[in-house]
Amino acid sequence: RPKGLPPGPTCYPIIGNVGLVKPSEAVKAHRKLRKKYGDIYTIMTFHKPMIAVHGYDNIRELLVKHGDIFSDRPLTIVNGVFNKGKGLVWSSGPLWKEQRTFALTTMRKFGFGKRSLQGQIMEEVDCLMDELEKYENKPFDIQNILNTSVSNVICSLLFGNRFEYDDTKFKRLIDLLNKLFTTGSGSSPEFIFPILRHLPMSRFAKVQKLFADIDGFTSEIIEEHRRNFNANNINDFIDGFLLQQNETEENSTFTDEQLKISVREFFAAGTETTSTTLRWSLLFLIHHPEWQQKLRDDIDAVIGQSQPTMEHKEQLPLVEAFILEVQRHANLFPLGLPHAPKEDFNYKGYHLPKGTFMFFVLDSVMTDPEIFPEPTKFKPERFLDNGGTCNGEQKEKLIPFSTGRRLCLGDSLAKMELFLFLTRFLQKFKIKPENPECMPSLEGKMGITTMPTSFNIVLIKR
Ligand code: HEM
Repeated sequence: RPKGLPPGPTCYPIIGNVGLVKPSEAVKAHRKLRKKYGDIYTIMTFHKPMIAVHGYDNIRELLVKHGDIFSDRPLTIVNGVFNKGKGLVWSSGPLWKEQRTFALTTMRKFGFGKRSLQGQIMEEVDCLMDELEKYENKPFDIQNILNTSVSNVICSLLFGNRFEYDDTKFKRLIDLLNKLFTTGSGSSPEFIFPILRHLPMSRFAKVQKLFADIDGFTSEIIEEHRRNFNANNINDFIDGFLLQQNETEENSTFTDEQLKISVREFFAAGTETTSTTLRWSLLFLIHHPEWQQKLRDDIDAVIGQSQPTMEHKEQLPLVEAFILEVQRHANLFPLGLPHAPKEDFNYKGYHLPKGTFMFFVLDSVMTDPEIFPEPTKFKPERFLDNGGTCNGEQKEKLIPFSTGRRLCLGDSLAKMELFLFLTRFLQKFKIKPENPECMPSLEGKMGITTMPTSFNIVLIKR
């Protein structure tokens, strides 16, 4: 291990610590490593150091206070080989800055972060409720239906239209996204050593194929937008990008490749994440019928059967507390997405070299007993103060969307979706397990995100 780096386990010759952290058990492994080496340690993947940072204060200090240094991504197979430095989620430097600002401004024009988006979301939520009525009183797995519904919200913003639940092409796309999230992993060696993707057991050759298939679908839509482009009628993200492309010089960052990758990334980032959090919500509702009843009573008293809006969120602190606790438990991105310092940096006596692969371990915050006493227990009430409102330190320190300059770009959309979907769902249905004697597991499976194991539910219309 090069001198000056944070401590870490003894390295084997050549391979370093490869094999020490199994991707499927990365969270447990990092908890163990923290116990032994402290909040900041190094593990070596061959000759490359990977530095893990635990704890709310360290994460805030580096990602927020020194956000100008820690907002790049390290070199991985995704940005180095597949995206060639373009896109939004995996890009760095001036390209990332320009594209993030553009994406935020453009998405805001179409309602992102504004109350006006809720009408669009509610339309989708009501389509979902109609669809769910078909499954009343019989056990079924809601995963694909939820994915389709959540994905339709992002489709409206990106493409200006939604898809029917039985649209065969769209169903295949949703399936591809699902495969992407279960196949990919941010902590496997081939992720940072692209050459390893040629090994027979590498999953990243599969990921490359999945990217190509998703791009095949979105390219058709982009081409259609190009054919019908009208600068006076800008309806969605793709139109906005094409307009910008027409108005900027040829060698700008607004290239065809950039558009294709950004659309794919938005689409992937905006679908599985929210949909998986909703599935976790349903799982906790069947595990905690007492909370199901409390939430429903609250919703009945405050809005009855009228349409939920974001204005109701403050009046429904139990719903908000429930969602926050679900997000804490779901621990969707336990290791966050990797960052890299854009220049050498010294922190707490350690040398953090430019470009190093760094994990900011969000799991260490979600499960911190100092912030969330009895962290393994499901206790939405921890987010409520004595007056029954949902504010306070716990809410502020819950960072499922990360923090700093690379804070999730879709956090406001996701929060809106979670509140509106869940509130409407509780107004319309009671939810039960398929078999109360054999409850589905609350143990998550690690892919790109932490997903619940497949489970069936039974819905009873109210
Ligand atoms: C519950 C739902 C969601 C969770 C928990 C979540 C979480 C995250 C996290 C942890 C990151 C990494 C931040 C970092 O690098 O430090 C991220 C990035 C990102 N998310 Fe989300 N996300 C969610 C929903 C969404 C939605 C709905 C969208 C789309 C509209 C979205 C778009 C993005 C994008 C574009 C980035 C990359 C930002 C950048 O690198 O500058 N996310 N998200």
